[in-house]
Order: sequence, then structure tokens, then C-alpha cells
Amino acid sequence: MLLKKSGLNLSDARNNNDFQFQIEDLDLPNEDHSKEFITGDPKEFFDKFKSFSAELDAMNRSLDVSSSFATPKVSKMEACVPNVIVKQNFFDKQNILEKQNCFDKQNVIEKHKPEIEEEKSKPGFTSARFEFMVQQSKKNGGKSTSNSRAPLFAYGNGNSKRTLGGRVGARNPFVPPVRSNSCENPQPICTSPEDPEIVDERLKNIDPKMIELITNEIMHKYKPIDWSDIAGLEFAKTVIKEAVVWPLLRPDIFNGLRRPPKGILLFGPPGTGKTLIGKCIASQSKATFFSISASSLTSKWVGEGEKMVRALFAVAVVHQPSVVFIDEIDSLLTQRSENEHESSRRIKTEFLVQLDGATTSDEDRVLIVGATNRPQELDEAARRRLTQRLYVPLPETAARVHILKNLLQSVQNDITDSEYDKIGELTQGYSGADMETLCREASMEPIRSIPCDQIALFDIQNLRKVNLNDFLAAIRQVKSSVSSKDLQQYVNWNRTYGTGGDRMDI
Ligand SMILES: Nc1ncnc2c1ncn2[C@@H]1O[C@H](COP(=O)(O)OP(=O)(O)OP(=O)(O)O)[C@@H](O)[C@H]1O
Repeated sequence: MLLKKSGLNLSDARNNNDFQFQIEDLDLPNEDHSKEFITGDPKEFFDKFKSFSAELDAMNRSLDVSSSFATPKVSKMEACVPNVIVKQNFFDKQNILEKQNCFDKQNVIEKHKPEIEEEKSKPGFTSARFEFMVQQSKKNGGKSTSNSRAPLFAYGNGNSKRTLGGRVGARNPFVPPVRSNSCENPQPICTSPEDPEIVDERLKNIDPKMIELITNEIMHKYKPIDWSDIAGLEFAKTVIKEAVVWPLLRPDIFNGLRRPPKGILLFGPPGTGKTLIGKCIASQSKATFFSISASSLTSKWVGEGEKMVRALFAVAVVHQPSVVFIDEIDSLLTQRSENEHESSRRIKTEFLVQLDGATTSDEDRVLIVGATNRPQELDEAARRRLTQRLYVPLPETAARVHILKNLLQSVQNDITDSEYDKIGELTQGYSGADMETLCREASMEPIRSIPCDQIALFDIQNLRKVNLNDFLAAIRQVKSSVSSKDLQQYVNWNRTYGTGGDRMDI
């Protein structure tokens, strides 16, 4: 069974690219029928089916019509052929592949001659889209529009693939359902910020493969982050709201001198919430969020890196407002050196050119958020372009307590407020990530108190709550991951280059 073999049910198959074209054409009566009657190896069947369709199409054009779209009669025949194949299969209850003559065009023509003749002699029903295609075909001097946007209907006419409204690739042609003034000419690309899937002028010189790769980096699903989810970091949050989020929300106010920065840098020890801030910016500004690791741009695409950078900015513009979060940005924008590899130099140059806005306009709402644990390694040209450089320090005591309370919400515990404060004081120098590790460790303590031989059948209702002692035991295990020497480097760099770096209250 075709669908059974593929492991898909009919509705899954309808959402599956490989099946969309065929399922729609096969016009299956219902799922039960499809299970019962369609047999054979799907790939083999569809390969045959496609080449057969192409043959029919060629034959179709050789009949006395000006083009494959010119009359509804022949197209009707074209459209009915797959149904014929399937119906034969349905009604004969035979394996499609066994019925080799299904793919014999003469056989099909002979069998359907009366239908075809009848269709030729009377005007048939034509849909608005079909009429549109006929008009386009006439406009093209009767030539097939196989490479334009029309032939969704005539599967045998080109290589275009029919879909059932599934995901359309960034480069797939846009097919207007009706002729409209804005899309009258099928050649120019219709652009729409609301529907970036439509091919856009701004992507025309970009390799479609790269567009696809970058588009895949868009994070569609992440928990919405609120500013209150980020513990502490009040200064960074205030600057970001004012310089980044509000301008993304109200571009009409924030223009000219009030134009937002194109790039910001978040620097600080590991695990202090830089990524969290990036997500919060995207979440609060309702922007498209791209999360890209700089090392993936530099290592995976050796030799192609600068093209990827170009693709990244182009796709971000199409999907604007966008926030592009680049983790480990230092590895992309390291200081120049004599033994630097040519390809990394080219990537860096391209990135700086793009950040300068060479290919974007002032109105474009694309924000680059770079994060680094090694700000001192940044190239000075890059540093200058990342105009807001915000220090994301280790959390203060109050922030650590805030993180603890947030994390422990999902675990039964009997920790009092004063005990929270105590844990907060005992975890001086811990990063947010260290606090998370600490909570995990503490929450394991009640589990460890269950005898090994009872764990399989243990009733979770009897699990004791996490308490202060669990945290005291965990603190002995989990240590701070940031040394005071490292910390001093961040403080020094912040003093020299950071936004508000000479403030004493951060
Ligand atoms: N200020 C904070 N408020 C709430 N949670 C935090 C905070 N800082 C860190 N965390 C938590 O610690 C974990 C690590 O945070 P995140 O990934 O944002 O750190 P990072 O600074 O980007 O780290 P790295 O530099 O290693 O990439 C996350 O699970 C996050 O929820």
C-alpha cells in the first residue's frame, strides 16, 4: 500500500512535500480507499507517473491546439489522466505497478477518446485561474509558461511541483489566484513584507540554498520572554528598551538623529543572560529572531562565509523587523593579524560592510545583537560599529534570589524567604547558569533519598520537598564558573569601551 508503505496517513501525506503533488492529482476518494487500493512502491510509481505526465503533455501539445493551456478540453484530458490511472486501480483492485498499461499513453487516449472528442466539441468549465493561464499563454504567443508562475495546473508541462498550500520555498514563484493590477505582469516579483516567502528583489542575487539555510535559523518557537524574566541587569535592560525595543515598535518616532543603533554588543562572563536578553528583545519587539552562532558562519561555510553573511543580512531585511542574535561574535570579528586566513578576513570585511548599511537603508529595521565572552578580542572597526556595548555582569544577590525563585516554581519546596536570602548570600560569584545548575543539583537530593530498589515503583506523592539542606549540600558540589581574574578583565574593558562603563552602580 502506497501510503502504508510510506508510513504516512492521508492527512500527513497531504502535508508532505513529496506527496502533495501526487495526492492532489490522484484525487483520492477518501482515506479508507487509499489504504485499500493503492499498492506498490511509491517512488517507483511516482517516477513513472511523472514521466508519463510529461509524455502526455508533449502529446497534448502536438494535438490541434495552440498550446497546452489554450483549450480547456485538452487540459481536462490532461487532468483526468491521473484520475484514470487511479480509478482503474480503485475499481480493478489491482496493484498499480502491475498494470503497466496504465502508463501507456495510447491506451489512455484510446480508452478516453469519446470523452476527449466530446470535450473538444463543447466549451468546458474553466476556472478563473485557468482562464488567467490561458491569457498568459496567449500573451506569450502560445508558448507554455513552464518557467513562469502559471503552470501549477499543468503538472506535465514543466518541472514545477504542485502543493496543497504547504511550505513554499523562498524562491518558488508566486502564483496569483486572480489577475490583479499589482501582479499583472507575471515576471516582476511581488514583494510584501507580510509574506517574505514570496521571492523578493532583495534576494535576487543570493544563492537560494543559502537563503534556505538562513531562513532555517529563524527561531519560530521559543517561550515568550518578558523583561521581568531577566533577573537584575537593570541598566542593560533600560538601555535596550530605549535604544532598541521602542525604535523597533515605533520607527516613525525613532528616525533621523533618534535612529536606533544597527548593532549592539552584549559582553560579560558566560551564563549571565546574554542570550536571554537577545530573546527578550525579539519577543518584546515582535521581531523575527535569527539565532546564529558565529562559528557556524566561519567553520561550516569555509570559502562561502561572506556569501552567507550577505544572505543573512538580505534575509533579515526581507523578514524585518528582525533581530539577528550572533553568539560568539568575537570569533567572527577578531582583530586582524598577519597569519589570519584569507576567508575569515573576507567574512569580517563583508560583515562590517553590511553592518555599515551598505545594502540596507536607514528605514530597514534590522538589529544585530552580538554576544561575546571575549570582548577584548574584537576588531576595533567592529567595536566602533557595535555602538551600544553593554556589560552583562554576574547577578547581584537580589538577582540570584530572583533566579532561584523563578527556577524553583516548578519544584515542590519548603524554602522560606529568609532561606532564599541565605542561599543568595552563599552563592556570591555564581552566574545565572551556575544558579540553574545549583537548583538542578539541589532538586536531585530528595530523589537520592529514595532507596534504589524502590525507585521504579515509588509514588511521587511521597517525594519529600526540596529544602535548605539540599541547597547547602548542592553548594558544596557546584562552584562558581567564573574566576575573579576573568571578572576583572570584563570590568576593565567595560570601563574603557562599555556604554555607561564609568557608572558605579552596575
Ligand atoms: N539574569 C538572568 N535572569 C534569569 N535567568 C538567567 C539570568 N542569567 C542567566 N540566566 C539563566 O542562565 C542560563 C544561561 O543564560 P544565557 O544562555 O542567556 O547566558 P549567556 O550569557 O548567553 O551565556 P554564554 O555566554 O555562555 O552563551 C539560562 O537558562 C538563563 O535562563
